Amino acid sequence: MGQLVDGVWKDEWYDTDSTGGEFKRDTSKFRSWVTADGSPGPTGDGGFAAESGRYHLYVSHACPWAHRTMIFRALKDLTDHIDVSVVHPDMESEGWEFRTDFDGATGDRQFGLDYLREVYLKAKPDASGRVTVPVLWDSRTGQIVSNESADIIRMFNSAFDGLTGNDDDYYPQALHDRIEAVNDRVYDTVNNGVYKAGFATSQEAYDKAVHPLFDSLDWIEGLLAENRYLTGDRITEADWRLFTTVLRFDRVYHTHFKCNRSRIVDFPNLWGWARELFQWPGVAETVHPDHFMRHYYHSHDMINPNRIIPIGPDDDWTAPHGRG
Ligand SMILES: N[C@@H](CCC(=O)N[C@@H](CS)C(=O)NCC(=O)O)C(=O)O
Repeated sequence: MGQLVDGVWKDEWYDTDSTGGEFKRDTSKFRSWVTADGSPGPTGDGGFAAESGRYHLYVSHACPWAHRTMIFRALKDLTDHIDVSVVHPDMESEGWEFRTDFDGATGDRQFGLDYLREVYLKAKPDASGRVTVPVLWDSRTGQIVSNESADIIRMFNSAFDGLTGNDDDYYPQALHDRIEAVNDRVYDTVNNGVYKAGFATSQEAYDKAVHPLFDSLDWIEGLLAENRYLTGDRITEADWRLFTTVLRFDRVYHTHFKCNRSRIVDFPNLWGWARELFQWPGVAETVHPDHFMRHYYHSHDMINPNRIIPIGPDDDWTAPHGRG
């Protein structure tokens, strides 16, 4: 675990000393957008037109943020248009690596590099900050378009529709306000909330994260008692953004990050909703528990010094979801 400082790799754990034990997530540094015609998106530079074979996605199958982009790639029929490299699940002193001695770790299929940080340095030799997945790389200009999953799934939602003919819309205009409101709460207290609880190095910081996390899961359970999906009767990006955290919850966050007031299987509506999303066409193929079990329990030796990977639980994600 480390980060780049002016282009130089520094092996260091997250700094929680200066924040009273709280984990503060770094902001993503590359924020341009692929658009249908190459016009600029909401942030960053223009010039990134949607074209088949031009963009390459770097992911970890362990990472919930990268997983969102793999789900949108599948939902939007982009698998033939955007190629993928998958890092090794172990993230140690060198950061994400392209070793291939783990089933499903592909190596760097573009350049044959050893470390993900080298991709960042190719784009920006003096880059500073954390070297995170996902990364959307433009092979035409040799730049990173974006390393922000929330933006990448919105690009995938619409920019390539002319190429694929798939105009399924997970961010419909009429629901923008509702989706943003759900996303804001879910991001802060659930997606990032599990990390804030797990990486806390003081009791106060843990308490400050873990209670809002379970308050939000109770709130979501109520929403899903009334509605099939988070924002009503159609599935949207708000559901997919929550799903990748829920998928990892009972096997990882409950134990490893001490988020153990309840499990997902204790919430009947949330657990049914989660199974429905898992069973959505194309989604199960993006789910790799071997990568996420290995990644968290092995890489975070501050939390789990003996790197023992626990046995379960082995819940049945293929059971009928009953959400019809
Ligand atoms: N805001 C980013 C966060 C991505 C992120 O934090 N990814 C984690 C893996 S789950 C990572 O690569 N961490 C490496 C590090 O922090 O050094 C996004 O949503 O794309």
